[in-house]
Amino acid sequence: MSAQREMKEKNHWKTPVTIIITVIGVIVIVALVTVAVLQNKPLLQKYKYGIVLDAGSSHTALYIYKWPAEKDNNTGRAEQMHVCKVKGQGISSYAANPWKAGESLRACMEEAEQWVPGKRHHETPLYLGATAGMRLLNMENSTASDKVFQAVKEALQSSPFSYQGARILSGQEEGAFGWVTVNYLDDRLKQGLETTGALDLGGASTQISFVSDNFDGSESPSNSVTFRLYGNDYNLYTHSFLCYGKDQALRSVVAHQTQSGPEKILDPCSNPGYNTIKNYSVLYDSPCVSNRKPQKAPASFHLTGKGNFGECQKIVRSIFNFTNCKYSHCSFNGVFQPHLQGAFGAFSAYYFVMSFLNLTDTSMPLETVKEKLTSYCSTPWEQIKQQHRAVKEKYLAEYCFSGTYILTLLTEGYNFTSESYSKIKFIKKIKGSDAGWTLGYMLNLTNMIPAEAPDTPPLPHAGYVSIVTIMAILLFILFILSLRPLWPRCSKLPQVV
Ligand SMILES: O=c1[nH]cnc2c1ncn2[C@@H]1O[C@H](COP(=O)(O)OP(=O)(O)O)[C@@H](O)[C@H]1O
Ligand SMILES: [Ca+2]
Repeated sequence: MSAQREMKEKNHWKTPVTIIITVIGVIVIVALVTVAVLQNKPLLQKYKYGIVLDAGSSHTALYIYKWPAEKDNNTGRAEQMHVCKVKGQGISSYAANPWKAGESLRACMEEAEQWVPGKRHHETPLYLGATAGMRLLNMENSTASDKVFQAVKEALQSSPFSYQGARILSGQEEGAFGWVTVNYLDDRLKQGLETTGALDLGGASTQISFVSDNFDGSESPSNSVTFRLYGNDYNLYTHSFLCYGKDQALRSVVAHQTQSGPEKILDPCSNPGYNTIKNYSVLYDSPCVSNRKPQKAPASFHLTGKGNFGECQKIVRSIFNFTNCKYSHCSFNGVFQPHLQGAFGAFSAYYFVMSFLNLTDTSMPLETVKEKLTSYCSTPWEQIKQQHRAVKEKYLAEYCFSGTYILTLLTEGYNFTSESYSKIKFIKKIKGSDAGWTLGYMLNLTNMIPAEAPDTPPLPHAGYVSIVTIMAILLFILFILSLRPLWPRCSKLPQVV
């Protein structure tokens, strides 16, 4: 009996109507899911590119950025694809032979042509921004600075990229775009998180930028930059100190020791046993010190290292002016600064110097930092050279000064305390991109950070596909259930006895 019933049931399921319904149902589900998957599949990733040349006082670097072409306005993040270091010194060093400034860029421009796909060359924006080295040259000799720019423009215009201009950035721009870069790479802007301050130490200028609750710009409008990014308003405090980059600060420190035009100095900021001859006219050839050039001086002087951190710090202190503040708070030289707030990222020379000196760990008490600097400064020059054969002598000879300068600038210039110092992170890169003003500058000029938060789809792609699939299956089941009248009647089945 039971075998007979099974046979009957099977036969009912094999009725043409049921078979057709099942086949159509399966086709509908497959079609629906296929359309959902194909229509909303993230398109094959295509990239756009942008190039920024950072013409710094000591050297020029060319940065290539790339970002997903379809989503530049909202979800995709621009990232550094390549950096090319231009051989030789910064463009301001070519004041006497401007055309060489243009020539110096050619090798990196050719390298960039290899990195950016050929069919994207013509649509890839190319910018050059010059910082404090050119600011100083422009102050000192604006004709020479114009000629350098002319040479640089010609070199850039002859490349296949879309040249968008070469100019000197203001100190505010340099500080503010460094802050944008750091917070953009950390995803703090899009998510509306508390921002990180930016500390940039260059060769000729240094920048400090941060958001502080008790700064609305009214006390010192020239230090205020406002942004509306992803629907959030930011009132940024920023200041750039010209002549307080580490190379110009070193000039000031040596100038301080040569006021009377001596033939010899015993420099506490150089290691014991270090010896060099310096030319007076070269040392004083900068608007940062030129007004202090001694009247009567020989052509050159002997500099011998003494290696004493404490004495070095005394001289470093003397290049800051801590009197005459007309605001509620100042950093130095009568410059307004609100109370420090939040975490800071310190990059460029801050990073190079502190990582060389093994001082990037800011949980180290300031007393320990001083002890380590004392020990480094007093190490004989010969020993330093032997221990670091691969490091350029020019840098090596300056690390005692640079470390002392950084500690003094941070703690006495900007008023970082033991507590706030521990909130500084010395960084070179964030998620593979160098920290610096270039990325922020490009994001701004290409309008890549929208003022308002972009609308994002409520569901990610995978969630969307799963829901469509589940809905399709449910619909099919409902449909089958709605055809119940066509089903074989259970009551009509013969009773099992
Ligand atoms: O490896 C390094 N060790 C120490 N200092 C470095 C190293 N690489 C670069 N620097 C320094 O970083 C600074 C970069 O300054 P930059 O050329 O950007 O000047 P700017 O920002 O004032 O125009 C210079 O003082 C340069 O000497
Ligand atoms: Ca710089």
